[in-house]
Amino acid sequence: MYDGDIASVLISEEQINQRTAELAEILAKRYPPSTDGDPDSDLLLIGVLKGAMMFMTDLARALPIPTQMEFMAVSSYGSSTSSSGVVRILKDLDRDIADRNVLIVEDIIDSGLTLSWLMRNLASRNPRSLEVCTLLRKPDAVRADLEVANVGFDIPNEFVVGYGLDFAERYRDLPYIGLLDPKVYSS
Ligand SMILES: O=P(O)(O)OC[C@H]1O[C@H](OP(=O)(O)OP(=O)(O)O)[C@H](O)[C@@H]1O
Ligand code: HPA
Ligand SMILES: [Mg+2]
Repeated sequence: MYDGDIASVLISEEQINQRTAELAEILAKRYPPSTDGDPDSDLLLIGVLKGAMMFMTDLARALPIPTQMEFMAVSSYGSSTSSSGVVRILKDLDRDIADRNVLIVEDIIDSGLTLSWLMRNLASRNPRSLEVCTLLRKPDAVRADLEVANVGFDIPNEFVVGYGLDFAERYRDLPYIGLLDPKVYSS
């Protein structure tokens, strides 16, 4: 599949599964299930489409606590390997998040533009708490000084694909994170 487009595997399927289980354990301690029987007390996972779809579904299944799921679709990359700097909402939430414990689930924080925009946007809707869990983080995000409590892997500043992450909508279906051969985007 995609013969020759992937220069190397950066994070294998096994490594993703193992780290997801570790993150789920940490998150279950951070968000103990409530005993009040109110569904609105469940942790609300907000997956950022499309990139976070794989991580969101695997994380939700690994979490030993009840969660609810919502999705937002935003886009800033299109068919480029750098952010356009303009975050567009393609699909908004279907529900109110006021007074909910919200966990944004992201596939990657690269420049940090998407997440800082999203944090501001969601914070204005008055959740009880708002935190982030991202599978991947690149060095620029560290410099952007975003407070991210839960990070799967810190990775080098190279364009990666697979496990939800795309280049021009391809490669999302790979089960691992791979480095995209620069010949694919420079030709
Ligand atoms: O930190 P940043 O530099 O803002 O980059 C991170 C964002 O970029 C990607 O989304 P993209 O715009 O490619 O949309 P997609 O998830 O539909 O592929 C990725 O899924 C993150 O949401
Ligand atoms: O390295 C990346 N790969 C795919 N999508 C992305 N969106 C931000 N950074 C990346
Ligand atoms: Mg993309």
